[in-house]
Amino acid sequence: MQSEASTPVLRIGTRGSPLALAQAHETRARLAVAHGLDEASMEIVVIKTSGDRIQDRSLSEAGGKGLFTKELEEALFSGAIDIAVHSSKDVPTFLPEGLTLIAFLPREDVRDAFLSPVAGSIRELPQGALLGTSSLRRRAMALRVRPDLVVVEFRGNVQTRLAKLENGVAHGTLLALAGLRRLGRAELATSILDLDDFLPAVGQGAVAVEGRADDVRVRELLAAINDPATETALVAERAFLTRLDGSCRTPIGGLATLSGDALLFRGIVLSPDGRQSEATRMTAPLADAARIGTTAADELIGRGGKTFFATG
Ligand SMILES: NCc1[nH]cc(CCC(=O)O)c1CC(=O)O
Repeated sequence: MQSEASTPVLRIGTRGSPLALAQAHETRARLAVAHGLDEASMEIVVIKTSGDRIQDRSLSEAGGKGLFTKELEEALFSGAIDIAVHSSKDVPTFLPEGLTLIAFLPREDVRDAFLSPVAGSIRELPQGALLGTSSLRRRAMALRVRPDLVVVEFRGNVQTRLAKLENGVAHGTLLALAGLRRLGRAELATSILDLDDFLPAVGQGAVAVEGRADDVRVRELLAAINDPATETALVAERAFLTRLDGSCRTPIGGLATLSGDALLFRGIVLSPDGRQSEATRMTAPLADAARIGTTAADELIGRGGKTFFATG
């Protein structure tokens, strides 16, 4: 496969979707600039994951998180790749022993976008309109403001979902603005959802690079492109998700933002039908990133959010 005579400086593993490829290319471009490397010295290795293969049922039914990372992690262990580039949102809270997140790219816009050929916003959709989404969080948040909407399953990558919308499978859909931006399709957003009533998924908009914990050479290479602000926000958000022990069947939103040397954390858990929710908002010094996520989760659990975690 490799035509160059020399071995690559770095093998970059990624899924094959256009969004995943855009993120892998962005990682490579940033590394090239940071280290004065030729991009051709870093090979992009495309790996198909279970999440890409399963198209016939929702991912939460198929086992949820880890489906987009497992095969990439196997390739990290075998040495077939040196780093795996992921959407942070798709990275489970617990990584296999020996692997770790070694860098985060600067975060894109964290908000969700509403896309529709018939309405300017969720509130303007006709009574009983079809909303396409497979995300339990988006479903619950949309039903909270519009309980009359009928949610239809919208699996597949961003392009597939855009095609479904175009073919009239639903009257509207919700996608991460970050993904549209990275694909150069941000103009497709009909409107952008307000953070106050539509909190993103933990990690949304951030690209995470996973590597082997003991690979000092690669960790040093990646340190040059790490964005500390994004890393701090992700520490808080992932601590929140870990404490909630959120299975992929629980609608959860969480967002940490930095302002000066303070961290603002917002979190929400909802019942699947959006009728009940518990939300919190708190600030802490940057150094307390992990603690603020855990504290926010404990507060939601204490306030009865626990009833939302019942399985089934
Ligand atoms: N689960 C799919 C997924 N993973 C990351 C993104 C968007 C990019 C991001 O959040 O960084 C998407 C698509 C979407 O939710 O619209």
